[in-house]
Amino acid sequence: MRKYAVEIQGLYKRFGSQQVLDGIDLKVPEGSVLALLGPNGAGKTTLVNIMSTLVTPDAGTLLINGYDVSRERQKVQQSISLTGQFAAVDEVLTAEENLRMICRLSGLTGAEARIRSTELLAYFDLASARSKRAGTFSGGMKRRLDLAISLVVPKPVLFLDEPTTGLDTRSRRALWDMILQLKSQGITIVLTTQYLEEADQLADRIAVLDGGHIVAEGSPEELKSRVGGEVLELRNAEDEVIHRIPTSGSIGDVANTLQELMRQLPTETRVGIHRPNMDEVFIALTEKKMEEIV
Ligand SMILES: Nc1ncnc2c1ncn2[C@@H]1O[C@H](COP(=O)(O)OP(=O)(O)OP(=O)(O)O)[C@@H](O)[C@H]1O
Repeated sequence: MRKYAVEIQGLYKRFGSQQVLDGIDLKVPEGSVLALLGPNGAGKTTLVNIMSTLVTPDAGTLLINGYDVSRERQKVQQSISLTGQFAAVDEVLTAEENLRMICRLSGLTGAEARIRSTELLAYFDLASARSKRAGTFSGGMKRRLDLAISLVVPKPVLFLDEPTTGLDTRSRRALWDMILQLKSQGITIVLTTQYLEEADQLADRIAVLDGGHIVAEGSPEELKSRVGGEVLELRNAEDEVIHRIPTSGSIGDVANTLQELMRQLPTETRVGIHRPNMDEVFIALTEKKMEEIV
């Protein structure tokens, strides 16, 4: 059995004088979710476009589902689905017409197309809107239809470029559930996102792209522990942080630390445990890179 759905080695891409990708190495295990994070313009979309054969790299080896992107392009294309930043739905057609059209273009017969469209409309909670024109849909409905379209014929690897940008919290969470369901079916998912919480919630591994390099890669917990562990945070009555003390978080450690502090601090001092969040991880990792560059 193959271990990685995506294997990238020594990938370079330049646009004009700008070296957008400057030696990328990346592996994505089969059946996992990888989130690509990075500041605006870091090259996330370029990397997804290269993986999905839309853009040709200047150098590097890319295997998708075991196929070489430069030598087995068609095999790669048969292995992937892509949902880009801009919904690919035809707004003049209804939800069902959109799906049936893509089903037919994918080689399904009329009867198969009808069955598959009905399945996907139900799966993506669009059955009641099947006869409405996509142009009248909310952003969340359009995104769900877009995702349904990209899954007409299930493929082992799914690329999602900013799948929830512009969605409200409820629609975003609904889409997260769907992405996790696809993962549970064994689909490998590579997504880019501007939302750090999204990466934290969905991704098995996160790769942070900055200055053309992957500056960090690991599970959300690994990345958080790289920017520091848990701290006991003590605040005064004005809610200002007065102490930050590293802790293991165990009841014994917390009790010992508090016993010492209780002799010195007013009883109204408030205490909480703070864990690094993805925002802090992102800022620390991308700032470090900036410092190295300067
Ligand atoms: N076809 C192109 N021609 C010239 N420059 C390009 C092209 N595509 C991307 N770029 C440049 O490459 C850089 C990376 O762009 P890309 O869209 O990959 O970044 P991104 O990380 O996805 O950004 P964002 O978070 O803003 O979507 C940008 O500076 C962009 O202007």
